[in-house]
Amino acid sequence: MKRYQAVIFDLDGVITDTARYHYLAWQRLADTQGVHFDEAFNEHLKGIDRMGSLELILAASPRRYTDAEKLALATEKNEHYKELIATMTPADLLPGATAALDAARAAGLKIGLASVSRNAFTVLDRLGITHRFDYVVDAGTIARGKPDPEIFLKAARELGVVPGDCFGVEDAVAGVASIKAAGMFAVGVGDPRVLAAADVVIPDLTAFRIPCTAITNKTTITSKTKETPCNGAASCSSCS
Ligand SMILES: O=P(O)(O)OC[C@H]1O[C@@H](O)[C@H](O)[C@@H](O)[C@@H]1O
Ligand SMILES: [Mg+2]
Repeated sequence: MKRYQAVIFDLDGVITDTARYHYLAWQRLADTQGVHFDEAFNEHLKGIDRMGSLELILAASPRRYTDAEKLALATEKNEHYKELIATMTPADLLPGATAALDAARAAGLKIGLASVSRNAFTVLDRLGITHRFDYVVDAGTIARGKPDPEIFLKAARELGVVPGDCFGVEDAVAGVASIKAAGMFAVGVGDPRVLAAADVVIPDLTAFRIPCTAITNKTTITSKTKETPCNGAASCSSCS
């Protein structure tokens, strides 16, 4: 039975709901550019880095933008976003977040953070949980955003744990793809229909368990035995 040695969390949408602030900031920018923007559009931006998100929004405009104009718009959005997150406090931790970090620590796991947000350090600080992580990836050092595996691989490397002994926790489709491409076990947080590529999906961190691969079900059909690993199932007594 495999026991994982490290857990690597995403931040936005897993530990805190900054998606709302990203939405408000992109909404204002889209309005200034005459681009229709709504919650459904915002869903596609989850887990996508700042410039990637901007490209998706501007693709809906008939105008063409120079690189300098794009940079100015991204900066404008970020300034607004920074104003919004400046009001955050530890009360903005999502339900179950503190308990999940406690459980990982109690189980002796290394704890990493892999967020493509260049504001991740500020958000962790506002939430008062920076000290709970053994390693936080600096998004500014990442060449390729999610769904590329680079950010999760970097977190694993810096934690000193091989990817196969890590599991990642993500709310975005791009994030789950990044975890799987890194060769890790993926815990999705959200809707199982949306996060179908995850190994296990929980509605939020109140249902967080450290997965193991204990065999919870063994069926023998003719001479073939099929074993089902628990993958963090709520019924597994070997998971913590
Ligand atoms: O603009 P920032 O703070 O660098 O964030 C980049 C991205 O960070 C991700 O965590 C969010 O899900 C995206 O919505 C966001 O665009
Ligand atoms: Mg996220």
